[in-house]
Amino acid sequence: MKPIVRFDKVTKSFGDTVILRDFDFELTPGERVVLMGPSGSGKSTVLRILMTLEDIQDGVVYIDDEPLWHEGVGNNLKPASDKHLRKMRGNVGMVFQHFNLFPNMTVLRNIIEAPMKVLKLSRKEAEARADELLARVGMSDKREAYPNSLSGGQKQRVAIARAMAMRPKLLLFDEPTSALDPEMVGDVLQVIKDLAAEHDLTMLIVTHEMGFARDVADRVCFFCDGQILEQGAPSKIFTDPAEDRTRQFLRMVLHEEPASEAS
Ligand SMILES: Nc1ncnc2c1ncn2[C@@H]1O[C@H](COP(=O)(O)OP(=O)(O)OP(=O)(O)O)[C@@H](O)[C@H]1O
Repeated sequence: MKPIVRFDKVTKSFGDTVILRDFDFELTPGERVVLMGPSGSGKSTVLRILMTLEDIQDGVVYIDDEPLWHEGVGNNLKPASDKHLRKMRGNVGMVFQHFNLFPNMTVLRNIIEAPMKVLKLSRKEAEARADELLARVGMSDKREAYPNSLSGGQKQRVAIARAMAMRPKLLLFDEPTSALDPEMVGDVLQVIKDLAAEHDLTMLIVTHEMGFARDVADRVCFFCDGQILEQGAPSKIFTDPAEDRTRQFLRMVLHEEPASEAS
């Protein structure tokens, strides 16, 4: 199957610091991939490149075979125009660690804004789409509320509905539960798991939640220093304590022995 996302020898640096060097990575349509790795290893940078929030210095990123940061074909690529970036960004939805809702807009308005402005839906169409999504994330009764009256878990559920309202080909989650109180984490993870089960969406998720990764992912990638060290189905990657590198990685990243997590 053709990949929906492809990083082809991508290099990304901040000043003199190289975060990704000749990075190759692919997602196939409908795949749910979890990236796990130590703080500062570049996981968010991978997502931010796909969301066009960070540019790249070398290589090519493709979404659905179309260059993201370039225009043209084959070897004849030139840097993308703002128009191209705007168009490509429409393929991608992102859920951030800190929600990033518009504080001066109601929940409903947060969700309908982009579909109306970018996709040119009528208010009626956008509201119908928003109401369906609010029901799906269990937030219908907060339709007219403002974000500052919501708990962290509720904000994140609205943020997920907002990302889904654009019907993206690719949904990115950057540590969606790490800013939440522990009692909210389960609800938000359940919403993401339900969406993954219901939709044929491609998802790339950065998380430290091992149990969640095991439940939601088709593939888990252990990421360190801008490289994927190990990857595979969660059943393989989390339950093979004979695999030395997996053990080392889990110890380094999660400060846990795989056996204790698996039990
Ligand atoms: N805008 C920026 N300017 C300079 N350096 C940056 C910038 N954004 C990220 N970095 C650096 O790039 C490296 C990778 O950051 P990134 O946020 O991708 O890591 P991460 O694996 O997602 O970490 P965490 O799990 O802590 O979020 C870090 O060393 C970070 O300090």
